[in-house]
Amino acid sequence: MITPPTLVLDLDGTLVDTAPDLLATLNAVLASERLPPVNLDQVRAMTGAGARALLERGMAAAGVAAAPERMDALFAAFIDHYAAHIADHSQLFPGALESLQRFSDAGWRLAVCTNKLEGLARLLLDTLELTPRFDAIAGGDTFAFRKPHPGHILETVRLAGGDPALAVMVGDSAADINAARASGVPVVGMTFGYTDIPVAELNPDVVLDHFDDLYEAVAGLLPARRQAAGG
Ligand SMILES: O=C(O)COP(=O)(O)O
Ligand SMILES: [Mg+2]
Repeated sequence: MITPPTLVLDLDGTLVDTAPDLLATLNAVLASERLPPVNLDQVRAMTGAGARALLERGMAAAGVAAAPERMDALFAAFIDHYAAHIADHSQLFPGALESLQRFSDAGWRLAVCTNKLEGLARLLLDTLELTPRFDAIAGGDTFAFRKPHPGHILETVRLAGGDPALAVMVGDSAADINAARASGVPVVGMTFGYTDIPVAELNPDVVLDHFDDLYEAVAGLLPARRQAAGG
């Protein structure tokens, strides 16, 4: 039996527009420290390296670097608040659901590779009723390494029962593009996501503005292999 191809998707800023809920949580924690709020654009530029990095960046924006013990307590408060508001406003980006269905119908395996904690990623995908669509969901704490480490993508593909030689990554930020490059997996950069550097400047194989164009773009990235896989 021939291994089917695997589509690996980043979560925050690629599959789901989570910035509004991340913003509300970050501002709640900042307010508890009597620190000024940040705005949505700032959160969009600060997201991609995990919740702890987001919290540190939010505090740095207010000119504060908390002691490690204090950070542990604030991080715990962040996680509690965020888990309680995981999908108050978060929703799939336009066309994402139809695109996932198209890949599934064509026999692709689907996987999520996110720097979000796996528990939060699962809670979000469960709440949006998306979990059954994925063969694997790997978070920033699932393995001993995470994006931009190439192993995060490679092990996610294996967890999904796929073959890294027959995989394509879809992401929005430097961690995604760099992890894909280092793993030898072709990568699509989505322009609507969260990054402080425009995704086109990170040189993904393809840059897309919309999920509607993803299937054709990805098919073009695996021509010879796709035939070998029977797709
Ligand atoms: O939560 C984050 O900062 C990162 O999440 P992502 O890897 O899904 O973009
Ligand atoms: Mg992202």
